[in-house]
Amino acid sequence: MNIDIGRWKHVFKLDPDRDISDSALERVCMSGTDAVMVGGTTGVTFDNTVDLLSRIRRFEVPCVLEISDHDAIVPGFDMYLIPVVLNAGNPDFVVGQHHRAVKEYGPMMQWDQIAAEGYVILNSGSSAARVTEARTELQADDVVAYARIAEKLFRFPVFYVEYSGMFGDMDLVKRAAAQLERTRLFYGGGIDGPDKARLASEAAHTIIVGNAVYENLDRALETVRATQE
Ligand SMILES: CC(C)=CCC/C(C)=C/CC/C(C)=C/CC/C(C)=C/CC/C(C)=C/CC/C(C)=C/CC/C(C)=C/COP(=O)(O)OP(=O)(O)O
Ligand SMILES: O=P(O)(O)OC[C@@H](O)CO
Ligand SMILES: [Mg+2]
Repeated sequence: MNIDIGRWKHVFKLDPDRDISDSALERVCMSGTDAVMVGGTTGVTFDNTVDLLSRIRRFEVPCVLEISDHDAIVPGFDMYLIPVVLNAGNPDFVVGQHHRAVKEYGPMMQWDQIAAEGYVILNSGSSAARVTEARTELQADDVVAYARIAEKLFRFPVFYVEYSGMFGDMDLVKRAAAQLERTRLFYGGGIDGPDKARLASEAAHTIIVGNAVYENLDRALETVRATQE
């Protein structure tokens, strides 16, 4: 399947470590979202990732893996997104884990199916911040500088402003997006219904909805239409 992340406005992120019923999964996959991203910070394994992929494959929606664990790199996704945590305190999450993975998988990697995401993690209470030891005390101009690094220095296709678990500062997101010419700004965190989806869509190129799927599916599904208005 040909994946064009440049056209994505809305993405659902599903966590292999969380339960979702067949009927809920069907509603997510048939919602009109641009893609389903599989990923999570903790408890992601090869087995639970294969299991979720095979269930999503009953539908036509594009399905991409956001790799967060070396042992959970599963073949068969349409594309692979690789987080590079620009504000990680632990350099393992900037390039260390990536080095190990490319050393192992390098000969069989299809690079046109792989895209790097320059991440900035801003919710200090999130698992992602804890695991990566992220430096979350950032001002808007720090994030703007990271956006420039992501696009101009590293030429990453995606700059991901991650507030996982809380709704972030949309002025900061707008300022970061305004720096970008080709790189897409993904925003994720605390989008629990259509109002926040609209606000986030005005600031970011692409919005990611995660926890709401598990907390209030009806409202989560309403975020799809909100981005298309
Ligand atoms: C044969 C075959 C399958 C070939 C494939 C080849 C291929 C694609 C190889 C990959 C090569 C490569 C470079 C891999 C990278 C390896 C790796 C493990 C990198 C580290 C990734 C990383 C920085 C992880 C840190 C955590 C993080 C940023 C995760 C991103 C997702 C995220 C923030 C989810 C939010 O999680 P959630 O659970 O919602 O969090 P909360 O609990 O806080 O809500
Ligand atoms: O779970 P939420 O808070 O919606 O965040 C979405 C996503 O950015 C998590 O990586
Ligand atoms: Mg989550």
